[in-house]
Amino acid sequence: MNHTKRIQPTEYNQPVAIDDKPDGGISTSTTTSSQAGFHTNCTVRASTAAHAYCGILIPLFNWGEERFVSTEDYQFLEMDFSYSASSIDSLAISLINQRQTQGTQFIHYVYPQQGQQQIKLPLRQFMVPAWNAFDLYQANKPFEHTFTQANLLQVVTGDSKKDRQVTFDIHHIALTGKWLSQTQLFASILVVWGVILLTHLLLVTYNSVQQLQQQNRTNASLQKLNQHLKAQAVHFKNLAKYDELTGLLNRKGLNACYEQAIRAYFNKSQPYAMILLDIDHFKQINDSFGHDVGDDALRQVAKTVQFELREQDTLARWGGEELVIISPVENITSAARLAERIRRSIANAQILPSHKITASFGVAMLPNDDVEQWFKLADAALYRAKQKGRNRVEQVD
Ligand SMILES: Nc1nc2c(ncn2[C@@H]2O[C@H](COP(=O)(O)OP(=O)(O)OP(=O)(O)O)[C@@H](O)[C@H]2O)c(=O)[nH]1
Repeated sequence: MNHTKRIQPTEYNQPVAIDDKPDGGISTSTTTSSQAGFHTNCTVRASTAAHAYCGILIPLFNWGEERFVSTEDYQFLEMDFSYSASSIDSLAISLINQRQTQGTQFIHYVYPQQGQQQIKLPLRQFMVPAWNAFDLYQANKPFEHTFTQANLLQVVTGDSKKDRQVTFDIHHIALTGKWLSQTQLFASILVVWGVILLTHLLLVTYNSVQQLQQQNRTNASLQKLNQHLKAQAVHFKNLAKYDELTGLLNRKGLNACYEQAIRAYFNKSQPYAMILLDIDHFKQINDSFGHDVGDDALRQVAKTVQFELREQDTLARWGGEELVIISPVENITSAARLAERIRRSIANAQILPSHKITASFGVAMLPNDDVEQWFKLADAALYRAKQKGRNRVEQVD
């Protein structure tokens, strides 16, 4: 985007006519200004002065104001002026930094034609002329090599040695440029680009960290769920092996026990007994006292039996009111003795206050590796016990 500073005469920045009289010359200059611009009328006369000239000095800001144009803020000096001269001549257009450099002039020579014309001079092309540098050097005054800023504009006649009449009317003067210099533009683009890149990198990093954290959280919950499922699986597997009512092993839970018995029977010649136990007239208990009391009686019988067993004996609920004991024993006699002891315990236990509970028993030794046959033998003995009046132990001879 362009920006422009128009130089116009005001009450406070009236131009000044300049000529070579301070250098001993005899040239004269008059200048006037109005809204139409700056009018200068010069009579240049050769004299003993080294350089005969005259012209106009225009403040870029109000006189006395500490303000300067800079090559960073503006890029061009634009002028629209009418020129007439009695002899061909150049015009020296200078930008002067009155304060800092004590008179360093940055000059751009133009070669005008008669009549109205427009010029556009790049500020970077204004140079310190050799004579000005030499004058400043001799006067021991500092000067800038490169134009950076100025507060005065000077337009004077050029180097011609001929006497001449020169008039120029400057209708329009302006300093123009981009809001941003090229360097500033590049710097701004770089900064914006850097900020975008940094923001992008930060976003990418932030997203990656978020994703990683989310993934870790998901992994942790999956691991937890996995552990929970494994525990549940073990729990359900175990549940499948136990009877809910009594907490004893069920038929399925007995499988491992059979395997162990068969291995010990064949490997160590360890005899094993199966004792089948069936509560007598259990239906009557349910009918007389209700199913809940029946359940409770069943649990009490299980506890009574368990109490009589050793660590190596296994008690399971075979189904209904029937329990089974797998026990490593010396022989059928010791197995029958164990069954008898249990029978007596049940008969003597005060399971129900007004009803005596008894059970019948069938005992059989493991005949071979046929578990089904083992059970059939025990069941047949139990059947006999029931037949013979219940509350007794029968064994397979
Ligand atoms: N309360 C309760 N009763 C059960 C359960 N399982 C089986 N029973 C009952 O046990 C009774 C068994 O009856 P039966 O097979 O006729 O045998 P019983 O009455 O014990 O007679 P005998 O065995 O011939 O002495 C049935 O009434 C079943 O409902 C249980 O888990 N809880």
